[in-house]
Amino acid sequence: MTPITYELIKTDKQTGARLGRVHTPHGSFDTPTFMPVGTLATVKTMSPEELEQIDAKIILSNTYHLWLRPGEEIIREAGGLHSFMNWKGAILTDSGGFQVFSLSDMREITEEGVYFRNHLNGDKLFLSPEKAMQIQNALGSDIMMAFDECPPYPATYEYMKQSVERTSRWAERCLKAHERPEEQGLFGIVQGGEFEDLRKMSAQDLVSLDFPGYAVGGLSVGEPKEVMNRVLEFTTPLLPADKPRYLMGVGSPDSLIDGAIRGIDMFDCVLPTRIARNGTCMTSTGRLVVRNAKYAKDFRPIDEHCDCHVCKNYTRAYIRHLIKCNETFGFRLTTYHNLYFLVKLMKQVRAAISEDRLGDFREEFFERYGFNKP
Ligand SMILES: CNc1nc2c(CCc3ccc(C(F)(F)F)cc3)c3[nH]c(N)nc(=O)c3cc2[nH]1
Ligand SMILES: [Zn+2]
Repeated sequence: MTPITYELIKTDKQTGARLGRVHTPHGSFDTPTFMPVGTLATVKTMSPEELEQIDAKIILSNTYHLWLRPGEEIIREAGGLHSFMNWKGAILTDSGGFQVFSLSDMREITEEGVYFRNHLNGDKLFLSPEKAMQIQNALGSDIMMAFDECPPYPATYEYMKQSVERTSRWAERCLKAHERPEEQGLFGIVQGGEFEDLRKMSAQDLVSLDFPGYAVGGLSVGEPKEVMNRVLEFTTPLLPADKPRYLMGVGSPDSLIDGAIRGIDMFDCVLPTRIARNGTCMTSTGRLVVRNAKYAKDFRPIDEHCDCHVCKNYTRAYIRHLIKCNETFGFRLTTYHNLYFLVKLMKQVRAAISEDRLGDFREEFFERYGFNKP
């Protein structure tokens, strides 16, 4: 029935990492993978052709943002998000709940849904499981996310318990409102904060609803990395081994590796595109802030170990000059390189899993990149 299927190819003998493949109506992708963020129907400064060049197979977009601008009816009339933005690969859309909490100041949560103000013009708005499904249906994404509440960190046990129970009821309402289950997959989102019994309750509720895939939500909201890792250690085993697992909002290179080790298959991160726009690049020996004066006459590539188009044709001095002059081409160069860096990192992670050495790879990468020891 669902168009989203997962193939578990093998598990790393050194860690809990999995090598897999996800099949969607717009192509398949190997996992673990990271998904570039394309909030407003574009991965900022990148063309679809460039995303194909760097081997990106799936991108993210957002119910909340596209509902506000340009409105889901325009995208529906365009034939869906794929034709609107001329992207031939897969698209995953978030359900908007998280964005309401992180963007809108005035909001009220009820059993029905969430009342809030449009962060652009202050209008009163209402988003519910049914509305979120209607918007994602218009967008035509390959993978939709259930409408959930991502509680703030920290939250009391009582608040978290109420929230998890409501998120489970909302997940059921999403399934009922799902108009084209044979064309679009719908993932449930596990909540429960740092409380093991609530994570178990949330996972059991959602697994009993038999979604084609699951996300671990409620993380990367300010909790220490150790808390995230502990939550993953007792949450991913509760999820079916034959379905994809998406850790929402993660993240930095070290978190991608640590999430993969704990059984996560899919990640989203705003990092590569966001830091690129302030002239920060990811390199194999850590971050490089190319706008620093010390690179004014540095005619080496961003990363001497990188074989991307940018590192083969442009220098730090030139990119620094463009960024200092706020030239768009400068942001395109740093973004292209950062995305290429993360796509390559995930290829290295998959290669390490296939050779049962992801634990060793983590050591080498952390040492070279400069992450502190666990
Ligand atoms: C940054 N930390 C974080 N991000 C989180 C997100 C957003 C993920 C997302 C989706 C789409 C985009 C888009 F820009 F590409 F559109 C950007 C980011 C969550 N989303 C939901 N639904 N539940 C969660 O519990 C949750 C927890 C999250 N922690
Ligand atoms: Zn490069």
